[in-house]
Amino acid sequence: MSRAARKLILPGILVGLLVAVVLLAPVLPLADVRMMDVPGRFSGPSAEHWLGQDEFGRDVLARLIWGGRASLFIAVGSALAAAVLGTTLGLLGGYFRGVVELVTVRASEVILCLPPLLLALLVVTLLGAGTGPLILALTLLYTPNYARVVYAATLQVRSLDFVTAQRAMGAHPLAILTRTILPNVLPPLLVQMSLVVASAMVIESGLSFLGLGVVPPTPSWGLMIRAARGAMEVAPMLLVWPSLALAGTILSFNLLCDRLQSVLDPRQITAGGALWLHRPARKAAAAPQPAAPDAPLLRIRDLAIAVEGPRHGLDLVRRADVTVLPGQTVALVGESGSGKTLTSLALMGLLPDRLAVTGGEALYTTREGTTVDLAQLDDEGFRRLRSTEISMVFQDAAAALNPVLRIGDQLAETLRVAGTPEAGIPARVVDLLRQVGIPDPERRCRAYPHELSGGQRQRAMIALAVANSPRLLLADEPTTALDPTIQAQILQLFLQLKRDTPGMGLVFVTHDLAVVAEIADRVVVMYAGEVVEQGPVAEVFARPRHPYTAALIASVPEGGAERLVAIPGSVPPPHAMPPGCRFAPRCDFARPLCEAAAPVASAPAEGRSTRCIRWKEVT
Ligand SMILES: Nc1ncnc2c1ncn2[C@@H]1O[C@H](COP(=O)(O)OP(=O)(O)OP(=O)(O)O)[C@@H](O)[C@H]1O
Repeated sequence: MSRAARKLILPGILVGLLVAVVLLAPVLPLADVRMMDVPGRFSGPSAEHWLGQDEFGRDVLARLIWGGRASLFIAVGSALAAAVLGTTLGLLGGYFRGVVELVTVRASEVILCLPPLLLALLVVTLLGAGTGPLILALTLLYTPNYARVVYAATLQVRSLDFVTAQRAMGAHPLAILTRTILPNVLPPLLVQMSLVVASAMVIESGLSFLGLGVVPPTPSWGLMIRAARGAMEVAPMLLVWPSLALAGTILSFNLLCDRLQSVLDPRQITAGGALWLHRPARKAAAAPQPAAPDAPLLRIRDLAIAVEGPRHGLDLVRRADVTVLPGQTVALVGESGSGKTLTSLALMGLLPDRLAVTGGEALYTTREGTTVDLAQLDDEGFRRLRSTEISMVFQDAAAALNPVLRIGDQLAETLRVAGTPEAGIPARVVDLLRQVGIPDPERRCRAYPHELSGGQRQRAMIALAVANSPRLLLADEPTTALDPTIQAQILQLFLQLKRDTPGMGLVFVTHDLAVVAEIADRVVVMYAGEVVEQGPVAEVFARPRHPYTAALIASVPEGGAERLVAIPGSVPPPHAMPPGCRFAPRCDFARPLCEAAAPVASAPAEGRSTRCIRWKEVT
């Protein structure tokens, strides 16, 4: 069972039990809810009446179960009816706007002008008390809530590229609404649903309490609370049972909707869920050890990253070995999907939800000369290292910078994290912007990210990353989103930073071999989640020892397009990795032996390694 499905077990069982009990009320061996037993009034629990008897001597358990039937039917019924109506109005209004918006969302919003309880009272007074009018009143009451939530979500989604792409493909508006927009607005809809069920139960109880909801002698939790209030001093438990049932039901529904929301959203924005099914914490961090005097800045051995949970076999990265010395630049290269980004995110403790380091070690030597294993570190440990010891430049600066904060404020915030004295912050902000080549830094520090050009935004991102003088800088394709001239400038900036901070190690993720040649001392070639070759850049480029590296080099257009040789096939997806050498299906050198077992690393020369059994034949 997938992890997502397991998250639904607990709330599913709770709500399922609840629904089963109230649905099965007619066949359960319960006492008659109307049968009075005056001598037994206010009796406590007994073998015959498990939860005791009420003010008329009626069985409390039977009334609780039958009362739940009424309360649930009204709350869930009205929440569903309002969801269907409100979602339709919100989708139509948000997608078509104009007049449609006026007659759907705006018209329904009139209801919001009236106090909820008063509106419910009005409908119930006009139509008379009872279950039907109550459901109608609650449906009317909650429809605008759904309409507004769905309308806002639709407005947001309709302007996104994938909806425009659907339009461009000629999809019918109805198809776009139901197949493209509706699944995207489902998560907020489910949140709304859990709130409405809870609120509807409370209003139903309130109206029944006032005598305007469920008509006695039919039991409902609201009626039970109302009756028990008068006898609170004699039999306080009569008040406790319906209140507990009400609170427990609302909590169960909230939990179910919360979990459904995270399960239905493939991006798992709320992965981890709530309460006790939260993602297990990382292993306890080992205490930092004193580092050997010649210890590298970072030594990754056999690092493995996998999807968490029962599908543990799904390795995304395995057998990753990388060493970074102080002042060294190591380039991670490989095709898209080879695991470069995940490896660098693991070093920052920023792996996406559901992914975890499942093996190996990543020993980092701190400024104080201690060794910390990043593969074992807990969140608090990472928090202490980030920014001051290890920092990261992301590929898309536009997405990584906070759009509503000025660049200067974002830098100041980062400096504060490292305890920079407040008085020194403004000058340091200007210095940093100057250092990364932003012209007129005194003025530009007041700019918002959208007021900067793409190149300037990337410079600001780099300023943020180096603000607290990290000793290890990770740069994940920092030039990919930029045009070639700006790319060259940003590379120059990295070279300049290296010159200015001699001890800083740099891990540079890229798939551009020309960039590797320009910036890196060592290159680590990754393929399908594995490090297949590594060594000093000049040596590897002059004499690759893995067919994949050789193919990558041959695929670089150099001096004319006729020299470009595409690598046939594509990187296998994680669930369909070949059993032996992962590159074998695309490799000209492959032999049956290659497909039998994953090749171990060989060392063709000092400081070099390759995972190819035929490396001697690769030129
Ligand atoms: N959140 C995730 N959940 C499941 N699989 C993921 C997730 N993120 C990445 N992967 C998978 O892990 C593998 C490695 O991805 P990664 O992003 O590290 O590759 P990459 O080499 O950085 O590629 P690119 O150059 O395109 O960024 C890919 O097969 C990808 O599909």
